[in-house]
Amino acid sequence: MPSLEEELFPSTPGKVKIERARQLHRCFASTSTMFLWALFLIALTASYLSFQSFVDSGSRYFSASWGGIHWEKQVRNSAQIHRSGGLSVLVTGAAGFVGTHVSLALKKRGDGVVGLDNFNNYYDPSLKKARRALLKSHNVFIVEGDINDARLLAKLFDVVAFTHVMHLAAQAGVRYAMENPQSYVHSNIAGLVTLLETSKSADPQPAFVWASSSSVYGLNDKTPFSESDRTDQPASLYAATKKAGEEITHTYNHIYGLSITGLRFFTVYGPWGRPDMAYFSFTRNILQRKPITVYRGKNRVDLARDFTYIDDIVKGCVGSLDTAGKSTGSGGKKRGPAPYRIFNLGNTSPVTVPTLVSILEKHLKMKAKKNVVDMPGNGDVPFTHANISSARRELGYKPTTDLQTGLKKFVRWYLSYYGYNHGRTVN
Ligand SMILES: O=C(O)[C@H]1O[C@H](OP(=O)(O)OP(=O)(O)OC[C@H]2O[C@@H](n3ccc(=O)[nH]c3=O)[C@H](O)[C@@H]2O)[C@H](O)[C@@H](O)[C@@H]1O
Repeated sequence: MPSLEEELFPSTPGKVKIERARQLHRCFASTSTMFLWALFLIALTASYLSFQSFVDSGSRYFSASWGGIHWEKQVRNSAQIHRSGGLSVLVTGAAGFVGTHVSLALKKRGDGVVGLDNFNNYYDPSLKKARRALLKSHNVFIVEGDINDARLLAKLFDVVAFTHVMHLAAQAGVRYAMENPQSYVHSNIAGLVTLLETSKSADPQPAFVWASSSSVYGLNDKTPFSESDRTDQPASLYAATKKAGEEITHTYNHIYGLSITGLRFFTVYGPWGRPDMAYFSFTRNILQRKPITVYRGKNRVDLARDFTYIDDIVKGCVGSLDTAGKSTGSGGKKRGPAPYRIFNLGNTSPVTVPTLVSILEKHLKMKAKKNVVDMPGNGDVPFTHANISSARRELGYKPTTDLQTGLKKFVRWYLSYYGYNHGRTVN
């Protein structure tokens, strides 16, 4: 064995050469080993990350465990009809704002209702879980799953011969579409198609009623908005996906004989509402003494919405289910023409956003800290206003709650739900 001295200072030039070569070789060998290790680590990290994202997307979309005897029993019980001539309805988005209210209304009158919801975290899932608990106390079971899960949908139709689908699951929100465009494609396009595929293959085919949006009117400036007005100028990707939904459902009506009713909701508000919407977030911020941002249109014109109270919307949804003609197809084949309908469900009296704020201030007995800013180019439209004569004629739809009354009910619910009424009482 060479001594340490020999290793550091070899005694002959030949030895120097060999030793250099050895050192070079060692150095090269250790570099390539390091390189291989680095490669190995990179590959390991990459596969871990892609596995994580697979797990994440899987859990986001298909997290739920479903199936089994107990599960089927819960589905069947929930679907039981308790009145003669009652409906059996699959309500998608049942833990959502409109879905919860519609499910309750149907159940209360004796229809069979099975809910479906993926409990995603677009907004606080604990609110969705509280809605689920409310439905559970009325014997409505919500299946946890995604409308993109074709196997789950097929299983549900296997277990229950649904007469109707009330499709309310969606990626909602106009401005969020700039942050997460893919979620709109995933829910409002891909999910819709999956659900339509299942519905068209079901035997019997259900009648299909679903939530479109007032946002499909986009840049249309003819008021009030009628169903026959232009809807080819969407101002947001959200609106574009809802408009696409109207076209997609049309093809399923045309090719497979599915009975279709699309409902254009106009800024729905009320108890158990959506925290991402202005009336809700304004209430939260006013109570917490935080500023609110009020958008203003071109030339300092106030923005306005045809705010529609949830109970009125529920009546429109139930009326749509009751009047939906039958689907005509079977075995995936059309056997005759089926109805294709589209209705505005609005309130017919637009209110400006500053007026909305002052009503909230009155009910909360607190002043808002307002930041008024020009409307950013984020998909918003300056105003909405529904012509509801079609819905009135064909569904018996007649909104009865004005914004004052509706917001009072909302504020009362908000304070009781969140439990911090700051010592204030509501009129
Ligand atoms: O009816 C519809 O079609 C749509 O109604 C709402 O969309 P939007 O009318 O924009 O409702 P909000 O987000 O509550 O906004 C209401 C008004 O408040 C304004 N706003 C919103 C947020 C904010 O911080 N400040 C503010 O001034 C908006 O510009 C808008 O004029 C829903 O969020 C959509 O899911 C639904 O499809």
